[in-house]
Amino acid sequence: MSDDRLIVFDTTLRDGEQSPGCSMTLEEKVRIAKMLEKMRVDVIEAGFPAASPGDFASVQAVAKAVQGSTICGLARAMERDIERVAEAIKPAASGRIHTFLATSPIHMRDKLRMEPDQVVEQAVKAVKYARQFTDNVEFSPEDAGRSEFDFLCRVIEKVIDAGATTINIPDTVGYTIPFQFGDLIARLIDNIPNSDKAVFSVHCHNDLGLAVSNSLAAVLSGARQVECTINGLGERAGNAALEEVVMAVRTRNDVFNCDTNIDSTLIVPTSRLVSSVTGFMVQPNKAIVGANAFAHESGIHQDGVLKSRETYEIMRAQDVGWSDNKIVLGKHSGRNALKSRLSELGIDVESEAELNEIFARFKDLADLKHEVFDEDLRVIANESQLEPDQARFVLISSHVCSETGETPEATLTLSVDGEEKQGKASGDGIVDAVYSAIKSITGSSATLELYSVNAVTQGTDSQGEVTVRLEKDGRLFYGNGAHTDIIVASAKAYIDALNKIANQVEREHPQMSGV
Ligand SMILES: CC(=O)SCCNC(=O)CCNC(=O)[C@H](O)C(C)(C)COP(=O)(O)OP(=O)(O)OC[C@H]1O[C@@H](n2cnc3c(N)ncnc32)[C@H](O)[C@@H]1OP(=O)(O)O
Ligand SMILES: CC(C)C(=O)C(=O)O
Ligand SMILES: [Mg+2]
Repeated sequence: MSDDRLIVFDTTLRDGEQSPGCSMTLEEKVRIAKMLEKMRVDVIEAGFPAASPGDFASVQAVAKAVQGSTICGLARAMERDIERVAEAIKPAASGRIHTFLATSPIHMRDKLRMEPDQVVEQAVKAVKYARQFTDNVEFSPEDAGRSEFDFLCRVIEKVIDAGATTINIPDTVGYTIPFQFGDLIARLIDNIPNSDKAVFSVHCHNDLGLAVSNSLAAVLSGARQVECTINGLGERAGNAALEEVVMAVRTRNDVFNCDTNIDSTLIVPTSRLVSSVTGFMVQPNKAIVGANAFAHESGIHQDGVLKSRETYEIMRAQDVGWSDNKIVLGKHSGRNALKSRLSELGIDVESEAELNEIFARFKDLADLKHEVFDEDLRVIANESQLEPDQARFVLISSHVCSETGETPEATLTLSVDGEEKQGKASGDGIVDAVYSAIKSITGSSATLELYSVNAVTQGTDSQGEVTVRLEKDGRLFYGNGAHTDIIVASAKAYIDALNKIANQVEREHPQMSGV
């Protein structure tokens, strides 16, 4: 393996599965493993075969199903566990036995209850035993991050002599700090006389949120395998996230001088698959795979990205498997982003004044809801084509009252030909009361033939779009209104239809004014 190749060892199916509540079935493990293979992960740690007959069967099934990656199983430093791994990985085109034994004072004394010399002896014995089954053996001195340096060097030198081909340095409890961990890896490689006979690997946990930083510091110090998981799953706070390590090394190739063989365009689909199988959803602001990782909401950023993507993006969304980056229209957005989206929607904005008018409506709506969707924009753009200054009736305010067992009441204030008028009415329901109040103010004799309401977008803050059909002297008039408050949307729709009646009446019978 050349020095500029970084081996990706994915342990989603082993350490990832150790996340409480994250157990996977055999079929699920095979599905994920096939995806990892497609993504060109070098080594897939498929499980801990000695843990249960089910986990044994899963590792074996992965070994049968996946021939393009090396399949690995984890074993304690004992013959029985090692035999189980050897048996489970037999069908693999390329298999690896990963055995481990803790080397930190606290783990040796309080957990293993072994003397350091016994630990060295058992580690060597385990590696030698594993080598009887395969020439691909990895050894991990568990809790290396809290182990004494000289003892760590001693164990590692011995297990390399015993035949370990990969030495994995785990920061099992996520205790180390990047500069320390990087320094540890550099010193191990420099001080262990036979270090050139093995690939140095790292396995970092995220207890202090440093798993990826520690892994990258180790890569800078010469580690050439990184153990990681999709979405950073793993014991407690998780492991280093594969997607972050891979993209950091690729994006900052100027710093790392090495790269992985990963097809990064499969990162997002793989992340989605792992989320759906485990039920562990990815937070929106998660690097690379979070829903907002390539989304821009603020006007200044949107303007920059629309002019030149690189102003605010250091990676291309497509390179990690998103279909594109995302301009999210919300209350921080500006005119340039709005205009660009309207044009994508085929909505022509003919003048600066029209854009300003749509923009003002857009900001009003954005203050009421988190995100303004394309459907919202269509409504806003349509509304702004009505010329409100020509409308006879304009809604100024509404007050409604609805209580269980009481008759609903509505009080509305409208501008009628520029003059403020108020009306109060009760009804069978709130909308009925609102419509009666409008009729009392406008004196309309039109009859309501149709009332329909649609949620324009998802969520409880979505706009309600109301359509009404009024009949007046045998003719039909439609009215639309949209608002996050469904009562306001209903009133606006009714008033819109009345304005259309008024326009019609004025055109055909200028001397009349009734609606
Ligand atoms: C840092 C890590 O991620 S380590 C991997 C963690 N993964 C797992 O634990 C996999 C799931 N585990 C299991 O199913 C079970 O723990 C088994 C089947 C492995 C073992 O179960 P049991 O035999 O009942 O042992 P139990 O889990 O209670 O205790 C662990 C024993 O292994 C010993 N042990 C721990 N690590 C090692 C090691 N690397 N090599 C040898 N022995 C070890 C412990 O000292 C303890 O020994 P003791 O029973 O003599 O006190
Ligand atoms: C088994 C080892 C590599 C491990 O998961 C850890 O130490 O965190
Ligand atoms: Mg671990």
